[in-house]
Amino acid sequence: EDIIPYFKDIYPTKKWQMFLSMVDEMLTVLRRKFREHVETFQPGVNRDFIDSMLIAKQEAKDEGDEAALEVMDDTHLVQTISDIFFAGVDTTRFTMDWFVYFMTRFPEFQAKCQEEIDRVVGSEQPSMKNRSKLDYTEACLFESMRLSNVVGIGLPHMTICDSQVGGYDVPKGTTVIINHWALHHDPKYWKDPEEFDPLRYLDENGKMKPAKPDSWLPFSAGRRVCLGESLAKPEILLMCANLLQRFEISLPEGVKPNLEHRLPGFGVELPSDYKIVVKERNRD
Ligand code: HEM
Repeated sequence: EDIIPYFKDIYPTKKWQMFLSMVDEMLTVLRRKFREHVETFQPGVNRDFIDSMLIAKQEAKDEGDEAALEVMDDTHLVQTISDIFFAGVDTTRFTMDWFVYFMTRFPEFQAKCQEEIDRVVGSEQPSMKNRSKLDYTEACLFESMRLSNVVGIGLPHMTICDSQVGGYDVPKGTTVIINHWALHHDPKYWKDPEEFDPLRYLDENGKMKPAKPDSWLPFSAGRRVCLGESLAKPEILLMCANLLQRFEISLPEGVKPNLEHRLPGFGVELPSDYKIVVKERNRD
């Protein structure tokens, strides 16, 4: 079915059948959760994201907004939960996984983040008001995202007209995919691309440069850019700051960092399994 896609409808392979049954299993769980919310929904009480959608649907009903109601049937709403859940959860988790990996592998960068977090945040819980002053920690997060490639190969898109990219003709109807991994490791754009260097994102005063490098593209770009980018960046930064404020993370004594990565599929790259030692920091 990879080579002749319509074959999957005539002679579905075992692999394709397994994929369909996994998708079905996952949607069954989401449909059940959705039903539970509908049955226990109380107007005026917003427990979570599903309730927010039910409230929006109720508002559309009250306002007689037929166009909105048309795209808010149960199938659409369950699919929206699935989109947010699957696009937002693993990407965030994997990014944290990589950040911990790099902070463990490079204790000197971890110490600099902790010095910044202690100075900016003190003993309070890191919050959005600290964000613009956590430049070094954010630069370390950006560099983790560049080198980690949680989405190494982007989602397929189709050209809607005849186009040209880098001097190549791309006819209308062609499937195009961004190679994020290649962009993030290209020596044309990054000096010593394999080096972990947060200074790439900082100006001479240690502030985040106003524009990110064009070839830093973990969230993709254009009309189908990641919908969660503006949520994920501050959210993950605050999670990283919380973690490093409270804990020192290191490799067990005598253990060298494992430089091998795992490729579990879908273009995702993850660190190989590794053990870490987590010690509560003494912040007196
Ligand atoms: C570090 C975290 C994340 C990374 C690296 C990431 C990356 C991406 C990438 C590369 C795409 C594909 C864009 C394209 O089609 O060209 C995408 C799409 C998307 N992401 Fe994220 N994402 C992250 C977090 C999130 C979060 C937290 C949410 C939601 C709360 C989210 C929601 C979405 C949605 C809905 C799409 C599809 C957008 C569309 O097709 O119009 N993502 N993301």
